[in-house]
Amino acid sequence: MKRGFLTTSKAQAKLSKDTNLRVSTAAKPETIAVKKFLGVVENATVRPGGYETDSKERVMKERDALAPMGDLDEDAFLYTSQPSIGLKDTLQTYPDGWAECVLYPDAKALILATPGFPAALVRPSSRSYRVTSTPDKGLGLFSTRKISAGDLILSERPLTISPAWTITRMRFLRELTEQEKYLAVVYEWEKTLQPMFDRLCPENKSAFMALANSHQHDGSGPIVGRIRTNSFGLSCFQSGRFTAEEQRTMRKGVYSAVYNEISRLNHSCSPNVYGHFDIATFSYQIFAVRDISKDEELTVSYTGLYSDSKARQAELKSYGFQCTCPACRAPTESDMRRTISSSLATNNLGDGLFKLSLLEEEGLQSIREYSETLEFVMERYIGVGDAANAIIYAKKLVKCRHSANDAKRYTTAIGVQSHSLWPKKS
Ligand SMILES: C[S@@+](CC[C@H](N)C(=O)[O-])C[C@H]1O[C@@H](n2cnc3c(N)ncnc32)[C@H](O)[C@@H]1O
Repeated sequence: MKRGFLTTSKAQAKLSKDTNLRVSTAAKPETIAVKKFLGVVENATVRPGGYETDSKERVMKERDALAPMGDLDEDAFLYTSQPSIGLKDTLQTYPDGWAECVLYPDAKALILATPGFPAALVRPSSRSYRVTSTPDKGLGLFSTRKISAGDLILSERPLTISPAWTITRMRFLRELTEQEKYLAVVYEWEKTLQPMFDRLCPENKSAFMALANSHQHDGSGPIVGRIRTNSFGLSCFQSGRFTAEEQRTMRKGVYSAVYNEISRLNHSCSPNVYGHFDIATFSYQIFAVRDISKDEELTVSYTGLYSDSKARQAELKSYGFQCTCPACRAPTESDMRRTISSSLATNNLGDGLFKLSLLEEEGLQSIREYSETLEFVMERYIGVGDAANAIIYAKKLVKCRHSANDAKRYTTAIGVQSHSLWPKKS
């Protein structure tokens, strides 16, 4: 769309909400690493002292929502609706929904450049879950019928997407303690996210505020508290702006997405579903990682799964619960299996089969090592000319989280024999 188009009165009537982008720019940031604070804070709504922010906000007028972001300061952040909607759109006229986002220009440019974006939501052929109360975990998602490994269970656009790292630039006026810095950061974080919340439509505002909040007494405001409790990390908007080290230590380039239904998924250390964000449909898609029976709870993991039970419980502290899943109830045996499978070098078929048995016993089909090991085992069977067993593992691989689409080729005898490792006839 040409820039000039937007200045006509007819075009103004068609402008999307993005034409009133709020852009905040400031002098170079001081990067602040803040440790998680889990104590109790009184009066969290009062602005803490000892710092000032450099932010000066301005409203960008007549910006085409679909225009390239290249001319914007890379440190400006944008309040934007994605996919872009018309001023008169509602959830009734646009039932796939949209996310209210705080994005940096590189992430928005990457989204707009994704082939197919914004494609319609891909929905499963029938609904297979319900959101219902549990005796001890609040709400949760439960299957309403048998679900097979690899099945799509639900796909949903986020309510909100915002940076998972501190974006407010601050200058400290005196030496602050870690806790004082933390309080300053969460206070400013809430202020930055308020305009994003204000842009939500009434239904999504209510849905957002109805979500659980395990950060009510640690200084987090109501928006930040809900994001910290309910968000799923998105690493797929990486444009190369941040280094791997910055991503890992400061979570730079990582975003947090909050959902109406997906955020009701409770935690297990042996999760039976996994999520994948598809930029083209702008939705999180939830798949089964193993067969799930009727009335089973659908769970994801909020922690790293190769760490031991004690470390996982420490990670879960900020969510305000102690995990009582089977792995945490019998930590000695479970920790041992996880340690062995994470450190086991797979040099031969026997190692691969042993690793798979450990991962399956621990219910770790959602992790990358599981599909990597399936592929390893499939290839070893192909290498010794055992088509029947190779096909068994290729079929498991196809249903798997990280499987390359390639695996489908090896689910038939002809496919297996076309593999480069298949023994050549002499
Ligand atoms: C993302 S929400 C999950 C949905 C939540 N149960 C609800 O009612 O909206 C995270 C919160 O759910 C609860 N939760 C999640 N997994 C749990 C578990 N395994 N055991 C106990 N509580 C859990 C904790 O209160 C946690 O802070």
